[in-house]
Amino acid sequence: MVYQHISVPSEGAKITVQHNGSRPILDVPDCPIIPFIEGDGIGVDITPVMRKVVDVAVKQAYGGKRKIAWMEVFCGEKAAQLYDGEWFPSETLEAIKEHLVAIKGPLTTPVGGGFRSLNVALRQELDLYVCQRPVRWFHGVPSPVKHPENVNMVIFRENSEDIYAGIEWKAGSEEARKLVQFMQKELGVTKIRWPDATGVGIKPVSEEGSKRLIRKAILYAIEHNMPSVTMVHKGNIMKFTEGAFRDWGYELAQQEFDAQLYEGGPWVVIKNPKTGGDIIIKDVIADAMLQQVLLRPSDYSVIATLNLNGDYLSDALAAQVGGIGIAPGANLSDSIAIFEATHGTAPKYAGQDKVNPGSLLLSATMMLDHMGWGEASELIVQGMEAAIGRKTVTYDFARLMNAAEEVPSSRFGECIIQAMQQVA
Ligand SMILES: NC(=O)C1=CN([C@@H]2O[C@H](COP(=O)(O)OP(=O)(O)OC[C@H]3O[C@@H](n4cnc5c(N)ncnc54)[C@H](OP(=O)(O)O)[C@@H]3O)[C@@H](O)[C@H]2O)C=CC1
Ligand SMILES: O=C(O)CCC(=O)C(=O)O
Ligand SMILES: [Mg+2]
Repeated sequence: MVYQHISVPSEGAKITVQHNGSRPILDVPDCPIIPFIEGDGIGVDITPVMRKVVDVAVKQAYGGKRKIAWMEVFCGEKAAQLYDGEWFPSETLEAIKEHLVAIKGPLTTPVGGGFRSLNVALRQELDLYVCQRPVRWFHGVPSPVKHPENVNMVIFRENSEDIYAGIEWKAGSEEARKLVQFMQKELGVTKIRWPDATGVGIKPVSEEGSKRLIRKAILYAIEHNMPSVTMVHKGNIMKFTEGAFRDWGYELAQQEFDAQLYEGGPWVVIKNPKTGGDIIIKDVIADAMLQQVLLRPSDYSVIATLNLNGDYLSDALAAQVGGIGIAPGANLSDSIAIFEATHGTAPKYAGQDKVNPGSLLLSATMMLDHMGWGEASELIVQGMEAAIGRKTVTYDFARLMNAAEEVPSSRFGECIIQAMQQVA
């Protein structure tokens, strides 16, 4: 494909995919083209560090036989400059579709008015229905809790539905008024307190959307030998959306994984076909879950939840293991994957070479694992743990540690590289 502003690297080749059932099997050449979006705000600080560290790790792990051919694609502020005010160029979407594996920095979304989230748009346009966010403690990382080592959870956040579908109308608009009138006249709704001045949002949650997400969570628990999958929901209040999510989850476990009632139900238990061990499928109401993860984190491993709960839970859990400076993630469909940090553009730090590149870097390790380049991924994790162990850390960790040396984002990357080179 010929692009307007994207330069395709001459030395690289495309990753391709085949499907074994619903399981994607990637064919990764030695020099894959990986599209990346630099990101707004602190994107300019963290993305170059991520690329540099990944390049060194790949070179070191494979003795120069493998190499990533980075291809910059554009979204957000940089796109608007380049494409004459277009924030979300269609060729960016096409490039990611064609190359299957990409990584991105954060993108700004205005609050209240303005355009809708580009991050959410990417997920929806490419049907990246799983937002997978692992949360675990890395040795030496400062934490506000006593036992951060007890936190080892992987959040599966539904990424395509819920109130993130963006179906909402402003208070006082013609559409909101019409919808309120329809609800009152046709559906007998009497509970809208100020009908003429109410914004209205719709929360779509489907059986198919819920089941495909919960299926992925269960398969992950099987693959990684994890003891439980917890469905987190607010189904006592939102019965036909959040409550249905839970019910469809139990139904799926029975239909597809031969689940049996656990201690009389509603929890169920399935057998892990790989190990013969039990996996408990359970549910917890979202507000209670926020205290459970603080007080009894070791009771939870895989979490399956809807979009908004997953958004809240991922930042809250990240805090327990050191903050959103070290919180990676992936957005996945059955063939395409975009890796990105949990955090946003942190505008007050933009361009200061100050913030922690750790979240994006760990997202890159998830990307390398996804590509089957686990040796390079492991090197980065080792390098990062060593840099943290030496207390050469960015401001977010330095302010929680005694006698740490606060270093800029770029220097933190160099410390990781030095540490990786000593591993060899
Ligand atoms: N996927 C995406 O691209 C996302 C985009 N966003 C967007 O980002 C913008 C800003 O959102 P905001 O609510 O401020 O949330 P942010 O996640 O951008 O920042 C909130 C705070 O988190 C800490 N933080 C964030 N990133 C890092 C890092 N790399 N290293 C260390 N600390 C970090 C900082 O804390 P402190 O002040 O304590 O130093 C920062 O002030 C919004 O437009 C939002 O929509 C938000 C989330 C995800
Ligand atoms: O799209 C945004 O601006 C925010 C998204 C977000 O907070 C997230 O995905 O965790
Ligand atoms: Mg968020």
